[in-house]
Amino acid sequence: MSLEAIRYRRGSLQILNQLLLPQQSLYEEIGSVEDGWRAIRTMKVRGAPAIAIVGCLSLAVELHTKGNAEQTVGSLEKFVADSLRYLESARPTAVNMARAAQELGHFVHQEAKREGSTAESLQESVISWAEAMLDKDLKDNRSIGEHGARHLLQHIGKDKVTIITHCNTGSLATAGYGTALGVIRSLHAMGRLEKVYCTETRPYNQGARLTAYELKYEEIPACLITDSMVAALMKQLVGAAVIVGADRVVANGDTANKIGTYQLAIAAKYHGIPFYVAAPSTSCDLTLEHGGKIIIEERPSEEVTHINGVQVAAPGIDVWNPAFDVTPHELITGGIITEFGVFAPAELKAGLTQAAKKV
Ligand SMILES: CSC[C@H]1O[C@H](OP(=O)(O)O)[C@H](O)[C@@H]1O
Repeated sequence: MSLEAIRYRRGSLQILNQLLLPQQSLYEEIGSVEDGWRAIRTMKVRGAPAIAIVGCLSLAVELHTKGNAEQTVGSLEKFVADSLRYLESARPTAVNMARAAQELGHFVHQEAKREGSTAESLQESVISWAEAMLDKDLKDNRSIGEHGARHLLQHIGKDKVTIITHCNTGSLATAGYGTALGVIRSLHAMGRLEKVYCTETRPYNQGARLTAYELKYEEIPACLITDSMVAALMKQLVGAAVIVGADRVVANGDTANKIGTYQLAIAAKYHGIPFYVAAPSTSCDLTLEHGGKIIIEERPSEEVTHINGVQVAAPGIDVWNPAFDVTPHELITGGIITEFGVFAPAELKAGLTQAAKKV
């Protein structure tokens, strides 16, 4: 059984406070949109898919507990639209929350116009829409795992493959199973994984604190390295691939992901190691033509100057703390692994457009 970032039943949403891992495993109640926004902004919950799921479920819980006695269809539609816009503002780079806000907002607008729609029926529709995200994300991740494992084994040409991964893309970043970590889980289940090297991923340490925790929890063969060790490791690896997650993959395949991903891709290119991005279509944004248009979140300097509240940097030093960088599509040499299959960056837009027509 994997770790659970999100625990939900109708009327109750709990998140695992990831700021406390791995020392403490503490679930916290999310009872409102405000609670959801704050949990996302402070990164108690993080990961592109998990952000959207917790955001939408925080709305579902508030609607369920607040009830709709004083609501009209119009006032409820406005409350939902305002709440979704607010949730989007918590973290700008990952597209999942913005996509969910756009799709749920459109769904509610259509439902509100439907003959016989009432505040009660509209509320039920919103809650059910949000709840469906959990199962869909888990299903997408298992599909990503299968497509990715199959593609790697066909192209790496080794009995077992070695993976380098960055940040955390597992059950702690999604509804479960994970994206890049989902491919790793699938390879391990098939007995075809040699070892995973996970980078610590400064400054939030998603790798050291979260990915290492997930891999040890499931006894998947893993080794923790610092971000600065990657090129030296690549020099000595055979039969390896890099697989990372994504916060926003745009139309030409340029990908925003955790800071440090870009230099990982440069090192992989230099060493001839295939570089993959694993992402559900919910993390893809075909409205942006290239990565130069992606907004990169900058976070508080304390995340760099302090570790667990202890100052490690010289007091008063200036800090630059972008949470993400953009890897150009030409460095994504292995492909983009989605729930619909593995696409070369140049094939992504057409592939996802075609797949969406069949859904
Ligand atoms: C499947 S999670 C995708 C993505 O989200 C993480 O960022 P953060 O921890 O700041 O939310 C990281 O970039 C992962 O690759």
